[in-house]
Amino acid sequence: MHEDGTLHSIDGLRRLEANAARRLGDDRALMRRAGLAAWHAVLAHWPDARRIVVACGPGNNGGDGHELAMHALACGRDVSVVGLPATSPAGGTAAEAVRRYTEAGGRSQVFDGRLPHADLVVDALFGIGLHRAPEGDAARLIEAINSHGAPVLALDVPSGVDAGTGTVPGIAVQASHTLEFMRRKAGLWTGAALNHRGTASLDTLELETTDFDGVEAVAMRWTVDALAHALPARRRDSHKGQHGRVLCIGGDHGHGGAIVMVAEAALRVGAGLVEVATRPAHVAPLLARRPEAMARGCDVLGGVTLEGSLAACDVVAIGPGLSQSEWAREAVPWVSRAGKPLVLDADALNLLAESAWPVVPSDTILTPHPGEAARLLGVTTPDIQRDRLASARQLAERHGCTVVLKGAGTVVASPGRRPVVIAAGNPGMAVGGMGDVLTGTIAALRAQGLDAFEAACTGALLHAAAGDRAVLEGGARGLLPTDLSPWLRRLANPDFPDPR
Ligand SMILES: NC(=O)C1=CN([C@@H]2O[C@H](COP(=O)(O)OP(=O)(O)OC[C@H]3O[C@@H](n4cnc5c(N)ncnc54)[C@H](OP(=O)(O)O)[C@@H]3O)[C@@H](O)[C@H]2O)[C@@H](O)CC1
Ligand SMILES: [K+]
Repeated sequence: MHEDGTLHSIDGLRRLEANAARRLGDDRALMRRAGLAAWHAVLAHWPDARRIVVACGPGNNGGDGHELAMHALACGRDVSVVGLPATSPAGGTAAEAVRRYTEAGGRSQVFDGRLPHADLVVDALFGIGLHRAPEGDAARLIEAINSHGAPVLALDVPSGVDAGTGTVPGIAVQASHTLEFMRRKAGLWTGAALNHRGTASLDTLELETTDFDGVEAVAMRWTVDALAHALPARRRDSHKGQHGRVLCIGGDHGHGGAIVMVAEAALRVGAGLVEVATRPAHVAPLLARRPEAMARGCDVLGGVTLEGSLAACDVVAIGPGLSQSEWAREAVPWVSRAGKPLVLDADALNLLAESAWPVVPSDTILTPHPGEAARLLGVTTPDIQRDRLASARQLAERHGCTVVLKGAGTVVASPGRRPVVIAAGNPGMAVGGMGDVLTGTIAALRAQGLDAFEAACTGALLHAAAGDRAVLEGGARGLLPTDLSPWLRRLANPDFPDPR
């Protein structure tokens, strides 16, 4: 079976392992495949590595390391296996791999505080079996791997990362590349794990469909390729009214730019009409920058002015630069009563957290960053980050709607839908205003007919992928949210010939 975009929990992977071992009638077969796949990864990425250090732990991840070491030895490489002191000898399947390596003439040594010189370090310390923060010798060995200077290939999981949740409870290996086995692990695609994983690839170890009996994926992983199928086609005879009308509400005194970025992104992602309700002082600068937007200056966010705009629009994007002042609060009952699909961001979420909004309809999209998510759930930001997938799911259940939990490895969750993790984006996007662009992007897709969950997933992916393209033009530092505009347009038209 080929890669299928699924992400799995540790429990699911254990079940998968057991099913496959039962079918193969041999506990050792998968580990042998893992070792061979790892050796092929070395040949693909570092074909000239002559001296290879393999740091092996006491469990089956260490078994994978010994299998790899055996192949490297057979191909004439200079191999050193380095193990942890004071751990009991490997048992079961791993013991068999240790035996094979030793019988092939392989050398092993106990870690004494230093690692031998090498062109490549392989991290086979801990995989999905990590169950506490590494301490003592394990922590020192990880430190030595990280300061070694050679590239690091992590087998299955960078040691020290919790592959189920993506948290890093202590020190963890800083991998150049991680080779995952069987199926992708949910925890390697979101949160702190992204600091440790490096690039990543998967070897499925030739699993078969029957191995998945009773195994449910916990999430789907969306990469930029998904954009080719996610965006709606346009009819040749369509007109602007068929591409949706977005009403953007926000931009209180001192925050006028936020709502401009929402409007600009909505236009660049193809909304037919974009209207902005903001403070009167912000109308002229907005129109000077973006004459395509329709801007309405409101000293009162309610009454006839807002009622007309609300009646005409297909989607309301509210929150960026909104503040929590009386001006902002005034909008809430009007917007709620209008019954339009909503995208709530920034201060609209803060108002939701303090129950200023009534219950939001199920087709609402919330786009919190971890701090806003923490306020909505009444917990701390580290609580949210400890298990981002679970936090997004919990928030979606709590409010009965779609949630886009922003941050490294954005997670989209909705009741009754399998969550999606966005495998795109970069640290250059951690800058004020980037979330406003996301709000406009999602609102435009919603206005063009995607349902709430599809608009949220596609919008988050489009936004992250645009950030990845924009960063290639000048690096992560100094990337501005408006730099995404040309790329949003470009990626929102996947059928348009790529100029590169
Ligand atoms: N089974 C199969 O068919 C296949 C398995 N595969 C491979 O096996 C991996 C899973 O193997 P696994 O279950 O043996 O767990 P693993 O990650 O080696 O770690 C457990 C060991 O580490 C120890 N330990 C844990 N935390 C620690 C800490 N903080 N500090 C210190 N020690 C710590 C723990 O010791 P304990 O504390 O329990 O005494 C135990 O000895 C998987 O990721 C993949 O690479 C593939 O080959 C495919 C086929
Ligand atoms: K590892």
